[in-house]
Amino acid sequence: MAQQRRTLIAGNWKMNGSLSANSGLLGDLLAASIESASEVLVCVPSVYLAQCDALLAKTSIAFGAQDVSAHQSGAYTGEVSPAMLADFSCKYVIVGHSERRAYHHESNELVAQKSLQALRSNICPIVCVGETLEQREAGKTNEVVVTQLQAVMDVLDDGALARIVVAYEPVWAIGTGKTATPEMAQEVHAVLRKTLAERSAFAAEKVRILYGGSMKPDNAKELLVMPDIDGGLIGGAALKAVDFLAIIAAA
Ligand SMILES: O=C(CO)COP(=O)(O)O
Repeated sequence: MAQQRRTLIAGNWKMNGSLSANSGLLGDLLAASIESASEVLVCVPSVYLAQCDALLAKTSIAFGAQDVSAHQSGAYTGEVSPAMLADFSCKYVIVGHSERRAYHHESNELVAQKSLQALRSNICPIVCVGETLEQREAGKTNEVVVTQLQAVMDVLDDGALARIVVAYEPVWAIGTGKTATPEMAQEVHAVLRKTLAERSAFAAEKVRILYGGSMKPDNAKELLVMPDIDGGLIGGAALKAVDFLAIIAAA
């Protein structure tokens, strides 16, 4: 990846964990005294943010959430606002993960609002984009991911845009063991970077574009050396300290 962008290795725990399992996993990660030039992040269920704040404050591991409300406060039962995440020193939040788009019918516009509100609370949104297998086979990959990114770009000014992280996660590669080849991923990452560049050369240089979808210790390196792949968003392999550490080491 390009020199000017710091690699980000992010774990997405999804709906996994418990107080005791988390303390075991985080304890194993901390015990490894990670010495990496990369930024290391775990995105946990919101109820565990306080635990992360207690265990990870002043360590080299950052933590984030997996979703956030598009509103700052009010009558939105069950939602968690960006300001609440910020209360726990949370630095990042995943928005628009394909599981939320599919199971909670999140639209591009909603994902854009979540990104905007997160930034207003100084939380960096990790904006997920990606095509389904059907869309890929119909030759629509670029169109789908550009439309998803464009919706977020439309609500942000250039300064805010430069602060986001994008994650390209082909839906057919998530949790399936099927990974995009480095060339396939690079091609989409380059399209995303070009889309950013058409709006702001500065943002295109700054924004980190992560790859997600069955990233594992044995395929991480070949993906992470591609020029427009600036890190990984890792699901299953982030739940095992040895695997997550091996991916960090490969970066
Ligand atoms: O969805 C993902 C990360 O957000 C990827 O999950 P897997 O690494 O389990 O395929």
